[in-house]
Amino acid sequence: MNSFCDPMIDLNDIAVTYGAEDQTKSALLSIRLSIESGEWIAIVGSNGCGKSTLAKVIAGLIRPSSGHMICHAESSPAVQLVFQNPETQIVRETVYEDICFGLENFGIPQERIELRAMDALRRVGLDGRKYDRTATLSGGQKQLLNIAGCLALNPSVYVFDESTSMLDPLSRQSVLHVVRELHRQGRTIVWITQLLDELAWCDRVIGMEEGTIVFDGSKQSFFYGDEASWDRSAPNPCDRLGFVPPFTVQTARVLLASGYALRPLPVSPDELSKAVGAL
Ligand SMILES: Nc1ncnc2c1ncn2[C@@H]1O[C@H](COP(=O)(O)OP(=O)(O)OP(=O)(O)O)[C@@H](O)[C@H]1O
Repeated sequence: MNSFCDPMIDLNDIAVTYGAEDQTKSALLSIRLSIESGEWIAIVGSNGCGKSTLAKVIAGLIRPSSGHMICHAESSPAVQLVFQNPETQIVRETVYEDICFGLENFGIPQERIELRAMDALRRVGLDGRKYDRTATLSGGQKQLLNIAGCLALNPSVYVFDESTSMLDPLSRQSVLHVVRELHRQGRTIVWITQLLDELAWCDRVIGMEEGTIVFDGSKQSFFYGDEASWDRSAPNPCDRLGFVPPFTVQTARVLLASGYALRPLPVSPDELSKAVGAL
């Protein structure tokens, strides 16, 4: 795991309860989590375990029922959220109007809007579509436009709530490429996903179950369990949470069980190839 040392977000005993009186539903129970500046954390867990609620708390869209969050970001806005459905955040007729919407809402002076809008569109590869109607964009392009809308506001923290789950593989790659670039530039990334091959790029995995954090550690310990006591029969957090690991991890587990001492424990195909090459 990379080491980070500047706190960006601290969640202290966060609980969220939906509804009122006898119709309540606890979505988060006493969540404690520190996210460091520049860190890419991935949040995984089955449907209904509270991931989206946590994303909305971090983005300031939901007030916790109890507990508090401290955000150390100096930027304003501090956090921007990209939703699962690319349609959700598109509000205007054309690409350029849509990206200007957020900038206008945040009171960016008119003379700076065009520069920031075009810079953001260029960074996601949509500058050539400036005058196009948003309805003519593909799902992947719409999600890139949503990300551009966030980029234009230059937040310190980006929260992606299953933002690639409705996209085809190529569009997913385009979005991931932009997010990896943001991470390289030092932005903090909170990446919610059910697609475990996307964990290859994160620094740390948070596993959730029934409104609580049940795992907080490296992707290697998420997939393989405690490295010191690697044992195929021992349950690992990935299997315990009911996920099927990516094919790369499945292959590596078979090799490890057959006595091949792959190190470091691979998560991506690249890492598997290097670990096999080093045997
Ligand atoms: N607005 C709401 N009113 C009442 N209950 C809600 C509301 N939003 C979410 N819930 C409930 O809170 C729990 C957590 O939901 P949440 O959407 O945060 O989970 P999730 O892990 O993101 O699920 P998914 O993977 O299906 O998106 C679920 O039981 C859900 O039904």
